[in-house]
Formats: sequence, C-alpha cells, structure tokens
Amino acid sequence: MFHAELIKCYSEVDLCTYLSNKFKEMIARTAQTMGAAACSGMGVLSTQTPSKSIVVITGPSGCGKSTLLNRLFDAYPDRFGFSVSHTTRSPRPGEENGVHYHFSQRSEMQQLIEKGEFMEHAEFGSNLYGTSKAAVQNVCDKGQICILDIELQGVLQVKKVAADMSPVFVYVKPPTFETLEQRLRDRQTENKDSLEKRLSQAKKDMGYIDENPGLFDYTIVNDNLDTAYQDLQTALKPFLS
Ligand SMILES: Nc1ncnc2c1ncn2[C@@H]1O[C@H](COP(=O)(O)OP(=O)(O)OP(=O)(O)O)[C@@H](O)[C@H]1O
Repeated sequence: MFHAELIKCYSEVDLCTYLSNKFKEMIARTAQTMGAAACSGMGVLSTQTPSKSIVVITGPSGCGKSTLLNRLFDAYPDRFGFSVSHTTRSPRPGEENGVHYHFSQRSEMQQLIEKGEFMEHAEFGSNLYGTSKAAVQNVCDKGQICILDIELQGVLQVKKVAADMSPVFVYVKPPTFETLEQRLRDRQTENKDSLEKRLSQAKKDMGYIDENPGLFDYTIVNDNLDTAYQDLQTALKPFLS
C-alpha cells in the first residue's frame, strides 16, 4: 500500500509533501494514543514551545518582583531562565561578558535596535540597556521559560514587537504606595536621590497602569508574601506542569 502510493508521486515536491503528511499523521496518531507530551521532541508539535515561553513580569521598584522570582527559581530550578541583556555600560568587577550582560559599544547596539533585533530597550543613566530577541530565544532553545523582569516602558515595547510570541504579562502590585515606600526604605539599598527617583517613577507607572486596565494577563497584589507567591504559581500554572 505504502509503495503503491509512493509510485503515484511524480515529482520530488510531491514526494516531500507526501512524506511530510505521512509524518504528521503518524505524530497525530501517536499523540492520540500516548498523549501530546510523548511527541514533544518530534518537531511538529514542539515548534510552538519557544514562542509561547515568555513571561514578562513588571511592577514598581520595591514591589517584590525579585523576592517572588527567587522563590520560583528555587522551587523550579531548571524550568525558568533569565535572558542575558545588552548594555553599553562598562563591566563592574566580577561581571563577565555574555554571562551577566552582553557588554556592547553604543553604535553596535544602536545598529541592532534599528534592525529590529531587540524586544525592548531603554536609556538609563546615560547608558543603553536592552533585551535582544536572540537572548530570549537562547533561553527558549534550552527548553526553559524565559522570564523578562523589566520596566513598564519595556513592557509596552514587548507588547508591540513580540505580540506574535504571545508572552504572558504579569504585574506585581504593592498593596499601597505607602507600603512600597516603607519596603524600599527598609531594604536600605538606595540613597536619598535614587529612593526619590524610584518612588516618583513608581507613582507615574502605577497611575498609568490604573488608567489602562487590561495591559496585564495577571495582577498579583504582593501584600502577604505566601499568598502572592501562590497567585504567581497559579498564573504560571501552564508552565509548571
Ligand atoms: N510580601 C512582602 N512583605 C514584606 N516585605 C516584602 C514582601 N515582598 C517583598 N518584600 C521586601 O521588600 C523589599 C523589596 O522587594 P524586592 O527587592 O523583591 O523588590 P523588586 O520589585 O525586585 O525591586 P527592584 O525593582 O528595585 O529590584 C525587599 O526587602 C523584600 O524583602
């Protein structure tokens, strides 16, 4: 039967289409009998994985993003990964190129941005920072979910350039502005100037998000940490199974 059908293929193109269809049929049958997970390494079903594997997390400085993400990474050590960002700033002692950042010349980074190679970028303290599409893809290629912990400006850019990648957008919200301020003060990482800048940016961003409902797939209010972490796990459930 198989040979008889093969003889009917007149050209190489027909033969390729025929074999490709047979292969898809075979995978579909295997998926029906063994479950889709059994076929995840067979190419056809797995091609969707990288593009659906981006989680964008944002929230004002001090809302608890790192605290929540540290818990997540501890609980699921191999499941998630951070992409390596680009920056034009100089490396600090102990920072390795390609590990902590891709340290780049401004002209080189600008060229890549103009070519549309970046998911998002921003100027901060007279240096450029950004996440390249390749850096995200590298994480996805390892079979990991790529976490982007970025500012609201970056989120808006990702929404524009990566809509086809269907990222999941998560907003971590402090219970009140006063709690946020207290947490930032207690963290003791900021001087007076940077604390004021962060709080002023937080006020603007929180106002913008309140005025633009629907920007995020999930909003997690980080009041009680355990409850907030539960909510994060619920939001990321499809990635955890
Ligand atoms: N639910 C919570 N209850 C009390 N304290 C918390 C809670 N979540 C986080 N914190 C504390 O608040 C401070 C800020 O948290 P964290 O550093 O995780 O914020 P962040 O959003 O990552 O900030 P940044 O954007 O500046 O890196 C930390 O000292 C952290 O321990």
